[in-house]
Amino acid sequence: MLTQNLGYPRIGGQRQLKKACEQYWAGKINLSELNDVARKIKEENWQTQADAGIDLIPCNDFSFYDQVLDTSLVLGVIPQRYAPVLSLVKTNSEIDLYFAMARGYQKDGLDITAMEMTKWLDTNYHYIVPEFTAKQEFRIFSEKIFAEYSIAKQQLGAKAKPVLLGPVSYLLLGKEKEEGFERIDLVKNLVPVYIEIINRLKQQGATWIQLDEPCLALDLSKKDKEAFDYAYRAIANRVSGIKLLVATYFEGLLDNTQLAVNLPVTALHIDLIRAPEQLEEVLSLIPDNLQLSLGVVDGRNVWKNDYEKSLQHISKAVEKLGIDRVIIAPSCSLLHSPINIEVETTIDPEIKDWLAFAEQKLNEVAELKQIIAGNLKLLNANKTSIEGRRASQKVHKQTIKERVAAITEADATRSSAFPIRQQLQHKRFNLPSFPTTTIGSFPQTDDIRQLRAKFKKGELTLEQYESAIEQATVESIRWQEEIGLDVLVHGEFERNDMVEYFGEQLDGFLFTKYGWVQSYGSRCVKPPVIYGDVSRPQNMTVRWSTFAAGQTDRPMKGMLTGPVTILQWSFVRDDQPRDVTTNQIALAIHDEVLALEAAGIGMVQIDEAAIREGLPLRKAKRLHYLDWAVKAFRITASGVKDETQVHTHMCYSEFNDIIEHIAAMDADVITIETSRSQMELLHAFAHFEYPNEIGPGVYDIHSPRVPTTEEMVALLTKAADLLPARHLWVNPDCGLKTRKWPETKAALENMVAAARQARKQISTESVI
Ligand SMILES: CN1c2c(nc(N)[nH]c2=O)NC[C@@H]1CNc1ccc(C(=O)N[C@@H](CCC(=O)N[C@@H](CCC(=O)N[C@@H](CCC(=O)O)C(=O)O)C(=O)O)C(=O)O)cc1
Ligand SMILES: N[C@@H](CCS)C(=O)O
Ligand SMILES: [Zn+2]
Repeated sequence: MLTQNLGYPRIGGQRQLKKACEQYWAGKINLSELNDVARKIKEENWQTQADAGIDLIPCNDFSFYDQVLDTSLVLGVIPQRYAPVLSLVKTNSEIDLYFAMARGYQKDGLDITAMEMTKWLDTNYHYIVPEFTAKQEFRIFSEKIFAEYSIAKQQLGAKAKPVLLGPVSYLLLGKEKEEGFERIDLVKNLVPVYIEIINRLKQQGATWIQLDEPCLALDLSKKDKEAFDYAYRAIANRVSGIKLLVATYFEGLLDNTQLAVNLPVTALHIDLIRAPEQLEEVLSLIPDNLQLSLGVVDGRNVWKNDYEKSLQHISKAVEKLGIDRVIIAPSCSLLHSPINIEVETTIDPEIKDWLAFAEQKLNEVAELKQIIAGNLKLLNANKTSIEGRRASQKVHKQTIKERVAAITEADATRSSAFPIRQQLQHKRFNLPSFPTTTIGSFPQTDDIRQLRAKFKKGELTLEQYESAIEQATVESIRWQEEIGLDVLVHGEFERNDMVEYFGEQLDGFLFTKYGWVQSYGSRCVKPPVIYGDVSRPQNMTVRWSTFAAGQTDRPMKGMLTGPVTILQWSFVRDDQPRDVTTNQIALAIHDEVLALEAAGIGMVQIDEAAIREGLPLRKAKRLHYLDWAVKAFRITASGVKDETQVHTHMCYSEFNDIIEHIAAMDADVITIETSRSQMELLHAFAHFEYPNEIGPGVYDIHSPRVPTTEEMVALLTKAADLLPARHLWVNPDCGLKTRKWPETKAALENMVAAARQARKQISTESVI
């Protein structure tokens, strides 16, 4: 029996990669210094995995920005617009081209946009979307995978296993950039390059190669299935003497089982955390020669593995296949896991004993193998922890369970229908048409972050910290008034993150000091851990919202994160259904909304940025999710007066297939990301005749580029062609925390000017 790992966190225990990349981008270190940091991280990661006793250790799972972008570079899928970058940046050409594709290139007289970024399946990790043209050519461009294997081999010998995104998922996760072709048809041109890569790795000495095919666990068209079959048969015909492992994760194979088990490869990896039920069918259909890798240790969550449960799966597989055809592994790459629980010294020891981060997960894989070999002591120690968590008083709070069980439909319904509320709200706030606002956060500058770091280290008192945050808040309010925004925000300067901030204040959550996980590029998040029943011991945002509201006569939005987003961006309990945990959070946020209202706040925004991301990967499971997710939002917003205006905000919003559910949330105002799609997303709202007010983002906040007033007027005109103009708000796509002040100020000044022009040019009388 072998053990393997599919991928390891690459940011480094102290986020060295983030810091080095940002220094390289700022011109503070050179390429050789950047490469030194990268090499150290890789070598340490390999050593950790070897020390844990893992038999097949991934390499090429390291990436300076994103593994999908790495794949585009290996395959030479470089959009034409980057050609000038290559000719300009002679010295560090490949890495600078790579970063230009990820982040855009605005220097040397060039203004080249970045490639699109989107969520990696249902995770909070973002990948760079490959762009394909009808005549797309593929050729080996980057040598990274070969270089990385070569170093890994020196350190690990035969254990080094190169990892690459497989050809079919690579195509399916990309986008056609022109009309008249389907990207899946490119498979015939693409496969020869994969064959070349595999054969080169074999010549270098590789014995195993892992090809990630997460799309094999999704709903597939007939053509997609044929592409899988074609690709792997073509590869098998031209490649021999090397073992190929196809890795699936995040869902079960379901209707693709027959296809998957019959691919001509050496081994198939399946995720038994997300889809334990698939083992039965896979074992019943598996052909005689296929090895099976069992993903039994959860790569997406932080709980200690329940060995008894895992051993049931392993024993079943061993019984059918024999011990030599079974591999034990985490369910997916450990990229989504924090690195090491041992460095957390302030977590309650009872709860710490229930947790396993990446390093501990490797040990779990190795220990499962030892238990199979007869070391039953390890099993008993594990049983004690698992039992301890199951019965702990820290997890279960009867009053919270009862409150959730008593939720009725009335608890999820506003008192009056939207038209009545709208009238009362218009009277109360008396805003102009095309009211302007922002989404909540203003730049989290180094100064603000250092302030918080000093406060956390005890170098500043609470008074000193709060007084500095107050000053930043007041300055931003004065400035919002000066430029003429209609509805103000407090700026979120007091928040480290829109989820962690609430996790720190809610009971049933714990937060870590170093539990960073990559979100995109150099940006990381520190998801809190929900370990028990959730409640709100005291007000969370009232202090800052009332302070801010007291500084101005204009409406000030209260700013909360919604229950689904808090759930999605936390590590969640695996001992109860997600909807139960979400309802507990919803009740806590509901209480906060009422507290804000009682404190005189007339508008409350409840961000549900992650509601689309939470959508199950398989269509058959979506309706159930949407039902409880929408209801949870409605619980937070219900119980307030008709005159209180509830906003929600969503980014990453492909709404076409879920628009009726978005409407069912019944927020008085929704702000969404639309600018990059040139208002394309609004068609779903128009088609559905979305009844409530809406603020389609008029500028992209992911880039420092300052949009012109004219551009934004043009977008508003487009929006008014699709939706009643009297329902439209004017705002950016999302919060401005990642931006710097100069571009933020310039962009918002232009945005206010655009709204003023729209008021003159666009009639609000028309009924669409
Ligand atoms: C909207 N997005 C979010 C997602 N998930 C979340 N949980 N939160 C989100 O906002 N998913 C989708 C998107 C992803 N987008 C982003 C955008 C920006 C970031 C980001 O900026 N991350 C920061 C870390 C933010 C944070 O927690 N800051 C803390 C700690 C700051 C810190 O690093 N301190 C230093 C010391 C200070 C110093 O010297 O500068 C330290 O500890 O060493 C804070 O502000 O207190 C990042 O830097 O990556 C993430 C996702
Ligand atoms: N209120 C948050 C939403 C981000 S999705 C912000 O402005 O950053
Ligand atoms: Zn957003």
